[in-house]
Amino acid sequence: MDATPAVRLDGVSKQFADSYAVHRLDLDIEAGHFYSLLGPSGCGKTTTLRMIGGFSDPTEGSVLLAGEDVTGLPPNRRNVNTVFQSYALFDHLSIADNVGFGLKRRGVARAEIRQRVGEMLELVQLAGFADRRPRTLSGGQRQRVALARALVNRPAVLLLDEPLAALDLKLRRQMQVELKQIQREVGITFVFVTHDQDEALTMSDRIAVMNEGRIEQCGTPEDIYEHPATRFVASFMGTSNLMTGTYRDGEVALEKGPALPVGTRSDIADGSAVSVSVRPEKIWLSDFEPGMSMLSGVIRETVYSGPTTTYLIELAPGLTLSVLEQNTARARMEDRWSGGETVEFGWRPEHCLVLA
Ligand SMILES: Nc1ncnc2c1ncn2[C@@H]1O[C@H](COP(=O)(O)OP(=O)(O)OP(=O)(O)O)[C@@H](O)[C@H]1O
Repeated sequence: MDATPAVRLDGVSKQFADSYAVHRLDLDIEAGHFYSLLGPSGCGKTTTLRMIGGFSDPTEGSVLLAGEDVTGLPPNRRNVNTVFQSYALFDHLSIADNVGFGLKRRGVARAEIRQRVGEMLELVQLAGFADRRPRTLSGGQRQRVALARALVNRPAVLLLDEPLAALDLKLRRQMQVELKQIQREVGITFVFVTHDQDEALTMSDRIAVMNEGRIEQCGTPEDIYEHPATRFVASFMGTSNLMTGTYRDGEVALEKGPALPVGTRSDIADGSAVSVSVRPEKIWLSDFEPGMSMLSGVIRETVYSGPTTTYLIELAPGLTLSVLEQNTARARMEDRWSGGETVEFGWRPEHCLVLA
């Protein structure tokens, strides 16, 4: 396999006046990957994408595409295409002409344009829409036209800036799956900007979680979710029951509650202030196993949401944990707690993460 990354950012910064939108970013994106830049509003995702695309120049560092330094080159001299959130289709042109627009401008022969546009419309499942106008299409269909228009140029890298943000939730979920399938089919490297952690987890081969212009953690969706490296990543990726305390001899004495066994950690000095996190779905309410960390608390809230029920359990005054249970056992449905009961719960020690 080709080891040269499709995209490399080498110490890239972008400074506006006296603040950094992006700060000394080092990043390698492997060819053929679906790579997501994930983070809250203002963390520098779009700025990073714009620097890869050539719409903005870094104030420091370099951008490499397939090993070639392209820092300072304009967008049209880079083998990348961008799909923006606003699809920016031409309403006076047919769908086929919208998709073929770039090829026509580059002087590609008519027969070839027709063939490549046809293939692309097939790929995005819009084969019957070639002669329609953009305004007669739904949001999801227009999104696919924008995708076809970008892919028809066969870029090495496709940049996507929150392309699904304008769609309603159901269509968005459907397009997430479709977009991932299309990416696999064409094998082009996708760099995808989103602030939606579920979206990033669902679609990506790799995720970079950004915060205040820096990367907090890069990894597979599973790495990021199961082994968050920082408190920020743990709290940004779903519900994480963050607690704070002091580490000593394989235990964390919680500020507001009991001591939790976390295993001996050679990398953390005794007496260090740490955060611990246990995901809601990793907490058991029945069928306990030997070796589990067992605690008890009071049910304060029961939230039924179809397939699952979330219990808010008060472990100590001011310390409430969220516990997610599948609604499988009929017995449990019948005697689901309603509030006020004292219950036992537990987790496997390895699911209690310590974040220094
Ligand atoms: N042209 C500009 N001039 C000054 N500051 C800017 C400019 N563009 C972006 N910024 C600032 O840089 C920071 C990062 O912006 P960026 O658009 O990259 O964030 P983002 O993560 O994409 O956010 P969002 O999800 O809201 O689009 C923000 O604080 C923003 O205000």
